[in-house]
Amino acid sequence: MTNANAPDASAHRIFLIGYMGCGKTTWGKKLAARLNYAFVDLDTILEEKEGMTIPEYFTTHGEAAFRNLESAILKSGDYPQRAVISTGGGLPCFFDNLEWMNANGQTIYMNLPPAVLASRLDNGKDERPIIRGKHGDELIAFIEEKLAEREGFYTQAQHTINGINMSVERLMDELGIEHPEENV
Ligand SMILES: Nc1ncnc2c1ncn2[C@@H]1O[C@H](COP(=O)(O)OP(=O)(O)O)[C@@H](O)[C@H]1O
Ligand SMILES: O=C(O)C1=C[C@@H](OP(=O)(O)O)[C@@H](O)[C@H](O)C1
Ligand SMILES: [Mg+2]
Repeated sequence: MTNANAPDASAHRIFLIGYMGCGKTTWGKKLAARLNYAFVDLDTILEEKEGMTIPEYFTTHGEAAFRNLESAILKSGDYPQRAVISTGGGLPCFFDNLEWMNANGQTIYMNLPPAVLASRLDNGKDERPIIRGKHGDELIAFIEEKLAEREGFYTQAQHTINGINMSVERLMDELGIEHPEENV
């Protein structure tokens, strides 16, 4: 689904947004490879810049400092123009980050139901401090609550795509990028 102010496909930076677990990092890599674009994960830039994992950063500096830093990294623009950029799930919901992304590239929201997100996040790994210690129905309920808070931001993206049955071709179709192999 594309909203009215979507720029044309020539806008090079493609920002993937959506709740943690929706597939931004996974599909950002695949889309970048298909387009021969750079792949940028803003969380990875932050971890490399700070020399620690995101959970460690939350513990040592707190969430407020994390939100300031992730916004500064976004707006630094210190990454290639021709890039697929996977954002952290909270990025669009703080400051004017979403407006900045809409003004500096194409944005696409990957929409998935809470139960599917929970099934992908409830993996025993401690990767996301916000959901630390939450499992099963408690995790689903937490995601439902957070998604209700955040949906208003995510849906300001220029495009929204259903994250079920995801494929690079579907992402390209939504972004208005032709994939000529089908014309043969
Ligand atoms: N379409 C999909 N089907 C099944 N599992 C997926 C799909 N996309 C991503 N995943 C899995 O879900 C988890 C979260 O994916 P990830 O790309 O890290 O999401 P995000 O960056 O949005 O948090 C990973 O374990 C990944 O392998
Ligand atoms: O939703 C959030 O607030 C967060 C999502 C994470 O990124 P992913 O969406 O890639 O998991 C990461 O930025 C941090 O744990 C905060
Ligand atoms: Mg990610």
